Amino acid sequence: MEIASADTENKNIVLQTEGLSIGYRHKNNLEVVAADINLKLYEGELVGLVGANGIGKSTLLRTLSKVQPALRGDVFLSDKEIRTYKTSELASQLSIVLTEQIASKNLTVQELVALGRQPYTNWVGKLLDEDIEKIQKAIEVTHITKLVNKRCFELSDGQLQKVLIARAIAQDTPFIMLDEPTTHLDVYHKAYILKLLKRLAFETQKTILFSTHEIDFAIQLCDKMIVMNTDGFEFGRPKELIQCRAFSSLFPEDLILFDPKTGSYKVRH
Ligand SMILES: Nc1ncnc2c1ncn2[C@@H]1O[C@H](COP(=O)(O)OP(=O)(O)OP(=O)(O)O)[C@@H](O)[C@H]1O
Repeated sequence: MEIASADTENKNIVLQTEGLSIGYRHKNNLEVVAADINLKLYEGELVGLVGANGIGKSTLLRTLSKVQPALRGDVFLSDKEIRTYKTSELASQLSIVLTEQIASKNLTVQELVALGRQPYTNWVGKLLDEDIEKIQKAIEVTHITKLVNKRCFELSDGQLQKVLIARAIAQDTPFIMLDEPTTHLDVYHKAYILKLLKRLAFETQKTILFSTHEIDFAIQLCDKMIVMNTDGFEFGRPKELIQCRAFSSLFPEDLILFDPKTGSYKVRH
């Protein structure tokens, strides 16, 4: 269900899904993880994707980024159906941040961020002035200037997360997607990364979609949220989602209860 929001006039839609079903094809049957997903994400929005373990967050992100095919329905990225994108063209529209998969931790921070320009460089991979400028800008906005000469294996999880976000910014796509960008971080750095994403969405007008288990932080910082649960999904502003009790039905209430006043979960005593 999508909850209508008023202040998206004059904004372009960056990602849209229509009647999307996601899941897996086995030999003779389909395993539908979620169906009837209808989303419209606008430029400049920070959107959090939440739901219990195994509900389908990664499956949704993989489908939206063409890593796996949809079972039904369409995904439009900048008005074009995602199936029709060539890989190189897709890389100029969409960047993906996955913490667990880093090709080489031997690269320096500077080199890793520069990889974000790969979709635009010529066949010898030569960086032009524009590329160097974008790399520099990405390093500055993520506050990693002091780290540029370090090798990635020397970084803490929080530092590495910032570097991966910098690479995505250097890629300079209208849409950035991150799968659990705050895993392994302490509470301060979780808030830091999410505030960074919020600032980037606002300052660069990029659309940023991320999955997270930090529901209370996401409620505080996101423009919109997608809440996946066993009955389907809800999509809207955090306040609207609290009002329609979307977070209350996310987990069985025998152990934890959602407190709509504080926007957080409390353990039942
Ligand atoms: N490669 C796969 N083949 C078949 N089923 C899969 C595959 N990957 C995931 N699934 C199933 O799809 C469902 C959704 O998994 P998914 O990883 O998308 O959940 P998630 O919300 O990201 O979970 P978590 O919060 O634990 O990371 C689960 O039932 C999972 O077992």
